[in-house]
Amino acid sequence: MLSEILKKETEPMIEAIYTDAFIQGLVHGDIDDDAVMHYLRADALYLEEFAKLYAMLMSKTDSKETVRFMMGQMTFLLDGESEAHAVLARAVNRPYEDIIENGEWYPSADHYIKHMYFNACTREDIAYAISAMAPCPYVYRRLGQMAMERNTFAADHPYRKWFEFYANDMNDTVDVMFSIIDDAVMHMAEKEVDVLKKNYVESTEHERRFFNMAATKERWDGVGINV
Ligand SMILES: Cc1ncc(CO)c(N)n1
Repeated sequence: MLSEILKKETEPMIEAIYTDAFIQGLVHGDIDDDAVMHYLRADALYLEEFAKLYAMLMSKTDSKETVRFMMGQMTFLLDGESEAHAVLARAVNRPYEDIIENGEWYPSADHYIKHMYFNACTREDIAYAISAMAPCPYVYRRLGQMAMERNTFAADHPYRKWFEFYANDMNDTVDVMFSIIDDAVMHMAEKEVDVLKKNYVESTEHERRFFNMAATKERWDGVGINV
């Protein structure tokens, strides 16, 4: 199945994300507070757009089951994955609402969000957008699993609950997204399947860039802002 190929082919990329600065900073509990806050500012906006993408896709499917899934996801997302975000806000000891005020789509987040919107806007088959959205829960579940397998976190480790959340709470989302992709492949030509694959692999790289964006506190360089 395509989903099994996607998981296998992107595992080295997720391994690279795990060893990059942001996740290693969470594992060792020594990440810069500003990097965590940069991540939260970007991620709060990212999750809002993810919810809006589901709203767009709902109108493109005849499956009541898929609509129910998307409605459930929107509720979950509009709460901003509050549990995971609350762990990070607690770790930097700042009120969450204060942290995420004045966030913006920093360059790497902007590119990721627009990659998903491009597929949602230009394709009738929801599988194109879902293939660009599926790395979101899958990459985080793998990162959570890797962290829990490879480390023994003390009960009071500031980021243990972040890893636990993603290791345990993403199964339904991952399974439904991959089933949509695998079902779509049954009626697609090879060239169309290649687009699904490319969308998925690119979004896995967008996940890596998103974490690096936070680790480097990436911003627009300001050129042309005032034209
Ligand atoms: C950028 C990004 N990808 C995936 C997740 C997991 O939902 C998240 N919160 N943010």
